[in-house]
Order: sequence, then C-alpha cells, then structure tokens
Amino acid sequence: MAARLDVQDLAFTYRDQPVFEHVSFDLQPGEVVGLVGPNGSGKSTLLRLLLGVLPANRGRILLDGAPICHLSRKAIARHAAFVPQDTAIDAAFTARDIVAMGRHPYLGRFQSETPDDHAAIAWALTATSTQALSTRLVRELSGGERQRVMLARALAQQAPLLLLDEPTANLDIAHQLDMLSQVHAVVKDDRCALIAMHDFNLAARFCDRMLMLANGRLVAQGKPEAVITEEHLATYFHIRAKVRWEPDVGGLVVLPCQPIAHD
Ligand SMILES: Nc1ncnc2c1ncn2[C@@H]1O[C@H](COP(=O)(O)OP(=O)(O)OP(=O)(O)O)[C@@H](O)[C@H]1O
Repeated sequence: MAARLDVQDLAFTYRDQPVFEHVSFDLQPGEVVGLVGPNGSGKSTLLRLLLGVLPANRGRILLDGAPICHLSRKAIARHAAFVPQDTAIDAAFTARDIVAMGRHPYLGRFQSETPDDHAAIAWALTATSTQALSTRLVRELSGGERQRVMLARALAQQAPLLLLDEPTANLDIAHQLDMLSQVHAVVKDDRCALIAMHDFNLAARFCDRMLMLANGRLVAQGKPEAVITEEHLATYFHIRAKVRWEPDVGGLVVLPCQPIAHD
C-alpha cells in the first residue's frame, strides 16, 4: 500500500451551509503537507471527508487509486490514520488501551493481539515517548500528554497516510517541535501526512508543501514561501504581517503586526 491521495473537485455542504467547493490536490509519498485557513474555513471538515466519515456532495477522493466511497471503514483505516483535535476521553482506558485501538483495522472481532500487534504498539509508544504513560488512565492525563498518546495510536495503525487535526494545539514548544519532528521522521519516503495547523512558523518549518483554505475554496497551494505570503495573510486572514525567509532557522518567520479592520 503506497501513500497516495488524490482529491478531485471536492465540494461539501452541511445541510444548507456550503463549506467549500472545487477543492483539488494530491499527496505523494514522502510529503508532509500543512493545511492552513481561518477558523471555520473547513479544515476539520476536509479531514473528515478524507477519512470517509462525511460523504462529499461532489468530486472524488482516491486512496492509493481506489475511490474512498468503495472502501469499507476497516479498509480506509488501513490506509489513513487520524489524530483528532479533540482528545477528551471519558471511559476508563489506559494509554496502552488507546494505542492498541490503532490495531483494530487488522484484527478480527474476537481475535487477540498478535506479536506483530505488540511490536507495532511498543514501537508507537517509543516513537512518541509515551511508554511511561502506558498504564495511566487517559482521562487523567494532561491535554498535551493525551495528544501524544493519540499520535501513538495513529502510528500503531501503520497506515501510509497520516491526517492530523491541530496536533500541536495543547503542546508546549518543546513537545510541538518533538511531535512535528516525529511526524516528519515516520513519513520518510513511503508515507505522507496532512496536518491542519494554525501556527504559520511551525507549518512553514516542517511542511514540504502547504494548502490554504479560505472563502470556500483552496485559494493557494505550493511551497510554504508561495502560500504564506503577506498578501495571502492580508486577503484571507485579515492581518498585516511581515513574512521573512530566515535561512538560519531553515524556515519562514511570520510576525503578525495588526488586524485589518473589516468593512
Ligand atoms: N456538524 C456540523 N453541522 C453544521 N455545520 C458544521 C458542523 N461542523 C462544522 N460546521 C461548520 O462548518 C464550517 C467549517 O468548520 P470546520 O470545523 O471544518 O472548520 P475549521 O477550519 O476546522 O475551523 P477551526 O480552525 O476553528 O478548527 C464552520 O462554519 C462550522 O461552523
């Protein structure tokens, strides 16, 4: 299974509220792609469409060449793993229980974990430095600890496509860098990741390409320096900002200056 995603002319409407239309892009093996856009522009909605949780009104989503609408939930889960924005869990699951859920797409209903499953879970706990949390109840973890456990669950799923919805939102700066470095490291040559995020500096530093959703359209896509521009930030985010290329830190530095008053 390769990490190929093709999105063609996608449109989605919640009841009578259009979210976006004419959204087309692809993801190739080895790519980390950032998805940015103002609040409510449809980033989470797009990720849910890519997971087959919501049905598109128009357009096609191809996972490794197969239309998503022809795939079962389990087949989609073997292609795509998700790290949600909201990680609150009420039930009495340990962190290891949650990570083990990443193996469900590979297990029959009453089948117990195989040595391969144990190995995948152990690897995911190590890759996310969450071994020390494994016996703790997830509902007693901090938001940032829970987010790392959710990344571990997604990694245990060993899907070629990783979809992450603001995975660094609850993390301190060291863990933000850590999480995005881990995503980069696991993507390597044979997987790809799409990450919805609000931090332009982090996005530009860790993403090979970026997509910008705004006003119901994909208004820009390409290298970070082509997407995160002063003009796009003014037009679509309504802020005046200074955007600088800083070779020393290997990325763009975005300094928001002031909001632009709405008419
Ligand atoms: N279940 C729902 N029913 C109706 N409308 C919804 C539903 N979920 C989201 N919306 C609306 O769809 C639009 C897109 O929401 P979405 O959560 O995808 O945006 P987002 O870009 O992820 O936002 P944020 O940056 O705030 O997380 C918003 O206007 C939102 O109010």
